Amino acid sequence: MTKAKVVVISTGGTIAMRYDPVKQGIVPAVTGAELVEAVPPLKDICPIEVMEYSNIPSPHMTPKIMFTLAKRVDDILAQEDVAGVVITHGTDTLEETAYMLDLVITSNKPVCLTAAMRSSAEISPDGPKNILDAVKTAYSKDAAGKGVLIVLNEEIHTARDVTKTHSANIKTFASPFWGPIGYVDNDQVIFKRLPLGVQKLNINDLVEDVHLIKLASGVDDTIIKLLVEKGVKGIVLEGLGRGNIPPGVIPGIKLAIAKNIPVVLTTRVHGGRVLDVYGYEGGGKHLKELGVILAGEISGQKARLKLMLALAQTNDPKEIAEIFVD
Ligand SMILES: NC(=O)C[C@H](N)C(=O)O
Repeated sequence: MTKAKVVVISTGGTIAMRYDPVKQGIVPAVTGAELVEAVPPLKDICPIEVMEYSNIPSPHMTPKIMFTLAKRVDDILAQEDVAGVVITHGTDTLEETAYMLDLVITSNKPVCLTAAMRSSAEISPDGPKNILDAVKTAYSKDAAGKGVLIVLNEEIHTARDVTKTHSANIKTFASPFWGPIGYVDNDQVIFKRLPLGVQKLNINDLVEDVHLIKLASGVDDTIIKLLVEKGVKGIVLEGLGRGNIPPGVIPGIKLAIAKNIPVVLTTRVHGGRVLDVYGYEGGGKHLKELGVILAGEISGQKARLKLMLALAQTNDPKEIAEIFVD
């Protein structure tokens, strides 16, 4: 019997960039096939098929592209001879694509995202080793059913918990509070923990006009009012601590809710849930009473993607709130 293959889908990012002496900066330059060719030990793992999906820096990635990619990956995984998929991506929005894929892909087969912090022309590029580890993980039977995984710097993280924590260091991806669920050693892929409650939303579209506002001490409702005037479809607030906000934002929230624009609350803190604990003006309890939807433990950028998917299904705040229970 022929061995099942891993499909490597390249989307861009530093992993596929080189220094351009004319632009005097690092720019997209390397194809998916070149990325794989640069890692000869891949041939000892399994057959590889390369698919170049895009070659964009990840700040150019959009929710629509992520969603379309998720559907494509699901189709690929439905093929019997495919063991798993590896996606090479830029690190800047990697956690967002990973989370979108996590929510949308229905297959249980492994999907691993990987990237690099150093481009291929730098000393000690991290891309080739990361690709090797990601393919090993995607080919590992133990990786199935754990949701979308992020494989970098020999660590394996879940899409739900991972975030980029450093702008330059190769040990940039971390899952604050929870840590990695496994790692890639020389000879094997080792899982130490099981992620519970990987959420799958059976939703076939997304509503993109959803905005994220980061809050800070003393801010008012200027931005939220502008968004309401513009008629956006949803607003995510990145609040403070347990899910509290400065009181000056409240009139804007009331206005949004009065116009049936769902307002979802997250926290700028990197661990823990938002909860209706504080009863003071702008505290989580007050916000919930106003009709604000609490997003649980996910970050603002991930809640924004989830609200885009939720809005494709319903505009009812109660139903949206249920989708945010994870
Ligand atoms: N390390 C990286 O990949 C960063 C790059 N700016 C990107 O996200 O495309």
